Amino acid sequence: MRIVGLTGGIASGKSTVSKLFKAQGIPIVDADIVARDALKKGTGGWKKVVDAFGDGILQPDGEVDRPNLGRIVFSNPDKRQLLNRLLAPYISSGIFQEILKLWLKGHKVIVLDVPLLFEAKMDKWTNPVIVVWVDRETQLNRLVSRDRITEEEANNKIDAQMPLDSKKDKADIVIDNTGSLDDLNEHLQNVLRVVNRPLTWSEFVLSRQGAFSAFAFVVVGVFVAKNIFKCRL
Ligand SMILES: CC(C)(COP(=O)(O)OP(=O)(O)OC[C@H]1O[C@@H](n2cnc3c(N)ncnc32)[C@H](O)[C@@H]1O)[C@@H](O)C(=O)NCCC(=O)NCCS
Ligand SMILES: Nc1ncnc2c1ncn2[C@@H]1O[C@H](COP(=O)(O)OP(=O)(O)OP(=O)(O)O)[C@@H](O)[C@H]1O
Repeated sequence: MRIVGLTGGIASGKSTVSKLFKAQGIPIVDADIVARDALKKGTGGWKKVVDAFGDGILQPDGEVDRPNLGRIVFSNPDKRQLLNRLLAPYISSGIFQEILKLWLKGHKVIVLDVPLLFEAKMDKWTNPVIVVWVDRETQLNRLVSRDRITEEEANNKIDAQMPLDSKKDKADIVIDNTGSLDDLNEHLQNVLRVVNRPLTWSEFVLSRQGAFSAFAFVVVGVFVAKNIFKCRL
């Protein structure tokens, strides 16, 4: 299975690109959705975050008030690191489970949409790594209008991530999304040719997917042995 890494800056257009991949029948693992599930009321992540940040971050229904928590962590690097540290194990295991499910369904290509792919060092598991890039001004304008926030809040969010130009330097493929949606669609057709090509052995080994496959194989083997053949392990 080829695991394609998709990343970029906040509001650079990852979700928009993901939708185009999905329209081509390629499944997406979206880290933002996994992270949202990890913070739902009553989960382990929710408990840890409420213990650390206090119940002032909760809405009356007990769910986390996400815009409020966002304002706290995007204006304070220490609190952001704390939140990242608390949620990281739940997010990684959620992503792993999603990949495993798609692998078991026999998908040959999947896209892993992770805003913090480089920061979390998950790029090593993916090949190729696609970075959706826009210039800072376009990014700021799109973020302000999408999230209906002030320029100051938008700048805080942008600065909370590795600079987009550094991500661009680390990319195998850069999708420049400063143009129109039609331009983006056209660019994607070239990318699809690379993504749909089977992995070579060296790509397989270098992207650590060999290790992932071996691990997944063992996990599934143990599950089958325990639950179907009732072996004692
Ligand atoms: C702070 C939270 C509650 C704000 O929620 P909100 O619904 O307003 O935003 P949402 O989750 O949709 O994130 C929007 C974008 O913000 C950026 N972002 C989110 N978390 C972080 C972070 N910790 N550091 C840098 N950028 C981040 C990403 O580009 C993401 O796509 C939420 O983002 C969160 O729980 N973040 C920590 C978990 C995490 O690291 N998520 C990123 C997935 S790898
Ligand atoms: N080529 C484009 N032209 C005009 N608007 C665009 C284009 N690409 C994306 N957008 C818009 O820009 C905004 C940000 O795009 P999107 O939500 O896909 O970014 P993202 O990288 O997924 O953001 P996040 O990191 O917050 O998840 C959205 O409102 C989207 O509709």
